[in-house]
Amino acid sequence: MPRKTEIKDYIRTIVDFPHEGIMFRDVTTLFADPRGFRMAIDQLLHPYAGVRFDKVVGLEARGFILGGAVAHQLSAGFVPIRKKGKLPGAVISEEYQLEYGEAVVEIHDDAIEAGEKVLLVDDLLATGGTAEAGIKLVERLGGQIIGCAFVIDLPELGGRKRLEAMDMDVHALCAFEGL
Ligand SMILES: O=P(O)(O)OC[C@H]1O[C@H](OP(=O)(O)OP(=O)(O)O)[C@H](O)[C@@H]1O
Ligand SMILES: Nc1ncnc2[nH]cnc12
Repeated sequence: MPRKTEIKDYIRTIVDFPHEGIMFRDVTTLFADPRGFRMAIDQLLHPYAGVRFDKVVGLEARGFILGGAVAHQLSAGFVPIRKKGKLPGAVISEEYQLEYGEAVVEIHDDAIEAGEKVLLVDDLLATGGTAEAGIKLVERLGGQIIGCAFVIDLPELGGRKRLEAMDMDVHALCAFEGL
């Protein structure tokens, strides 16, 4: 095995998971490697040197792992966006489209104050449906999204273009061609 030098070298691809025809980009191998995980957190933070954030918002589930470490480095608070029915307090919700059907994500309605500066973090940007729903939740609470940071972009699925059309600043550490 050649020495791993880039983020992409740490990401494992599982063919036909969870469905036939999907190349699943598995970040657990990146997270499990001490050098890889540190590199990912450092690179997610890189464009935001000197920027002050109030909150990091992480998208369930792998966005929690990245977002927690990023929030610690930024001395910011961490706020989870969860799938419907998981958060215990009062929430606001957004529906979004999945490949088949719909899903709902939620945020506590007091998790972000109006005017707070927010960094949105997730492991992977595909269609952008999840991130768009997360952005809408933060903006409904009056938060100001300064950036959206991902480890992986799947450009063929159009998520980056979708978020950029919403005037979002999108930062991804690597891209994979193919679904
Ligand atoms: O850009 P999109 O097309 O919305 O897809 C990206 C989302 O899909 C994956 O999460 P998934 O919905 O599989 O949930 P999980 O992390 O809880 O497994 C990934 O971690 C992103 O959150
Ligand atoms: N190819 C893929 N790998 C991992 N997570 C995904 N979410 C959507 N598409 C994915």
